[in-house]
Amino acid sequence: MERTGNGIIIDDTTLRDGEQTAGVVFSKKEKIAIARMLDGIGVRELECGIPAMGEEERDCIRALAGLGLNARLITWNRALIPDIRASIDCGVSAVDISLSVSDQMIAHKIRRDRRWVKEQLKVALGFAKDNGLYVSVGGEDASRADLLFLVELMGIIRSLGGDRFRFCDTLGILDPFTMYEKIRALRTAVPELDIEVHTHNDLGMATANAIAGIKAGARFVNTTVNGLGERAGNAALEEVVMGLKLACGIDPGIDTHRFHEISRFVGAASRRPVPPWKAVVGERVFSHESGLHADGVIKNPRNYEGFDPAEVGLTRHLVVGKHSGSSGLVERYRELGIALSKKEAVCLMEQVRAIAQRLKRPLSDGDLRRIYSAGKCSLKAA
Ligand SMILES: CC(=O)SCCNC(=O)CCNC(=O)[C@H](O)C(C)(C)COP(=O)(O)OP(=O)(O)OC[C@H]1O[C@@H](n2cnc3c(N)ncnc32)[C@H](O)[C@@H]1OP(=O)(O)O
Ligand SMILES: O=C(O)CCC(=O)C(=O)O
Repeated sequence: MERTGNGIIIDDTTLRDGEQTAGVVFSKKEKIAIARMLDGIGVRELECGIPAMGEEERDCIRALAGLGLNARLITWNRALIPDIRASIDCGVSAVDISLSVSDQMIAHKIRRDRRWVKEQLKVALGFAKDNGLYVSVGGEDASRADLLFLVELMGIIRSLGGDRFRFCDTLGILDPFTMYEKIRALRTAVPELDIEVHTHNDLGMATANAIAGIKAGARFVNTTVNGLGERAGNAALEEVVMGLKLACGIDPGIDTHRFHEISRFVGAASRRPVPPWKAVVGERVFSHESGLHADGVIKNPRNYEGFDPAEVGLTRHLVVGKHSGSSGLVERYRELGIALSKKEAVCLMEQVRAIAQRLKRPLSDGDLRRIYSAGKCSLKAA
């Protein structure tokens, strides 16, 4: 697979972990549309489903495989030969083979031991490689696992021709500093094997942890649109991409202009509407009400916007409300075709605040026209 400028590859798992959000179901048509959109903006890999789930899921994955996307499709599998056979039957060329790797899950979830994990890894990975598949080995609960055991597993993966190791912070319990240290240690111990990071948002650190993993040397990173996913979700595609670009100066080669459109589509398809304040794609993250902020943005948007809203398909809104100042008010009236003087604006401010306070909302265009026409401000005619 061709590498982007910085060699970072986004593997988006909206169609797999995203759909695992409790209660979420995508139709086949929606999955196809989401896959096309993600492919269209340059996402290089899509984790697209779980063939072991049954014929309907397989039918959907076959349909995705038939689209001829540029993105590589990868499926999720337990470390079981029938799961991998089901993936082969769907026509994909890449699989994630998952094994629980923490002692907690080995003992209390799959109820085996480390020896079984190593043996099952050899069986499943051997089968997948014999069938010519590209393989990421998913270390479920890797963040709680013994690092030396992970190094041992990575050695086995490498020796059997596995293509990468997925380090999963399955419970979302890491902080970015620990994430960095763990990935760095694994990179140093097994530099020949690529690492993929899969982070959950239980403590609100999924995006930070994904970026920490990349900075520590992971080349693949999992995301989901809007941060959908198990429990509190996964690292959000839009946050990881913009974070990499703006905070780290790493361009993962994604066209961000359709982020808002894709976010809305996935919000509707998942029936999980996006909160207006959602980082990067929320409808209102470029709305300015506070007097000093509005004044700053009017003078130069760079004063209060880290990036141009158009970069993610959004637009800027000036809002007149309880915290407004006169500059914002003058500008809003200008947008309504009314030339308000600074003095008039200062005079109207008391009414603006009173209305916002009473109605617990910003003033609508109608409210603004009404108070202007009412002419209650003695300076209006001045
Ligand atoms: C962290 C993650 O998100 S991993 C992805 C998880 N995704 C999903 O579970 C969604 C789709 N899942 C499914 O449709 C079903 O759970 C299936 C088809 C995978 C399995 O269904 P079932 O056979 O009915 O089993 P069930 O759902 O109860 O799963 C539990 C079994 O899987 C085993 N198992 C769990 N993980 C693994 C693994 N990585 N490798 C091998 N076996 C595993 C458990 O040990 C347990 O087996 P046991 O009954 O012998 O103890
Ligand atoms: O690939 C795996 O092992 C599981 C990935 C996952 O969804 C998780 O650990 O949260």
